[in-house]
Amino acid sequence: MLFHVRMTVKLPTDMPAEQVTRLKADEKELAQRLQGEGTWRHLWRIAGLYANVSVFDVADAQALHDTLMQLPLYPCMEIEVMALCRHPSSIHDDDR
Ligand SMILES: O=C(O)CC1=CCC(=O)O1
Repeated sequence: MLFHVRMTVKLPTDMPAEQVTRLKADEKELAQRLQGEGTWRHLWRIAGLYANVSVFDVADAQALHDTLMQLPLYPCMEIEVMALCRHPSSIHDDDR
């Protein structure tokens, strides 16, 4: 099941620089592992914002929730989710 997820990162301004660096490195490591596994299908920066648009491929809403809750930056994110389903005019067989 595919989900469109928009994540906006809002780091506290008083967070120590070393903690920010660590969180971003941990986030990158997990994001790249999930991309390699096919769970995090797309990851795009929204130009001009500390935010991304992503597509996740997971079993169901519970699996998406569990995945998002694992993200190191989760406590510093605003997250919006849209469930996706196949468009009848899509030519992509993996759009499901
Ligand atoms: O920078 C972001 O948009 C937050 C993020 C998601 C995956 C990652 O590595 O950073």
